[in-house]
Amino acid sequence: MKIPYTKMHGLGNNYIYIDLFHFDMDEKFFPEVARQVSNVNTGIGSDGMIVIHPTDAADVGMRIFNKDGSEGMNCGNGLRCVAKYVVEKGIIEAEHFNIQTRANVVEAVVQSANGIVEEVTINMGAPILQRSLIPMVGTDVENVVAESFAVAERTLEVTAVSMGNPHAIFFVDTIAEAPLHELGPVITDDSRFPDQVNVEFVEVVSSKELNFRVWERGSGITQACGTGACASVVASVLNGKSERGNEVTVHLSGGDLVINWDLDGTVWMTGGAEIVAEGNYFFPD
Ligand SMILES: N[C@H](CCC[C@H](N)C(=O)O)C(=O)O
Repeated sequence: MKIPYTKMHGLGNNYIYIDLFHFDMDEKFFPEVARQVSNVNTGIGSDGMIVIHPTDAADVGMRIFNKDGSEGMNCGNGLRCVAKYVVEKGIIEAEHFNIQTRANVVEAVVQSANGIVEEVTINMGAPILQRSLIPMVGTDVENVVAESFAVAERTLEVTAVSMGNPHAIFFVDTIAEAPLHELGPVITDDSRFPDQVNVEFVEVVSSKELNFRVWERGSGITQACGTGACASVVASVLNGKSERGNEVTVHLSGGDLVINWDLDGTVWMTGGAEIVAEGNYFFPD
């Protein structure tokens, strides 16, 4: 099967995008195609695959598959790339529209110049803080804020936030010393997270500036994680390190995102999105 694709990235978090407005593919192939195209040696090379599709629930729909073929619920960097793609390809002829993910329907606003989308703002909706909805097992305390978390002979403090997908955030003094390689793969599969978890280490530079590294569920270390950046700002507010209603700049490996958990409860994310390449993937039938 010859599959037309577009490779795009948001701050280096790159996916292979399949446009079902212009191509038909049975969804039963999605996990295996995601695994194959993500492979840098035998495929194209990416953090996973994102399917852009028509939907009655919104102006456009998006499904995200991680490198291992697992399907995610949401993807912040993917949402910005989808917004750029549908505007530049003329699928959407507006600068303000909505996108359906498995988690929710979000609003997208694009900033364009000469027909090129240069920046995208997404209203990611409200964070989910209830332990049972993260989901995370543990005490009967409803929210998980600075909770003692024993792992690999260490005792850390975890704050758990869902942006439709689960995030475990650990604050560190210096991001360069974050035990990402050692603890990322351990915590992501920890049994206290029944659906696994995205793992973020965050250094608070100031109340309006965070340094951030991530081990993503299903993909490992990536250059950026949009939902993770949103979850980290929420965690920073919950821990009294940032303030609701203020824009917080999150420095990820691949660049910066501006996040605001505003006073009406929703989380806004603003950042870039880039188209890298277009081509055809030859999926062995
Ligand atoms: N690995 C994530 C999905 C991708 C999220 C990330 N790339 C983003 O930009 O939000 C999960 O399984 O929940």
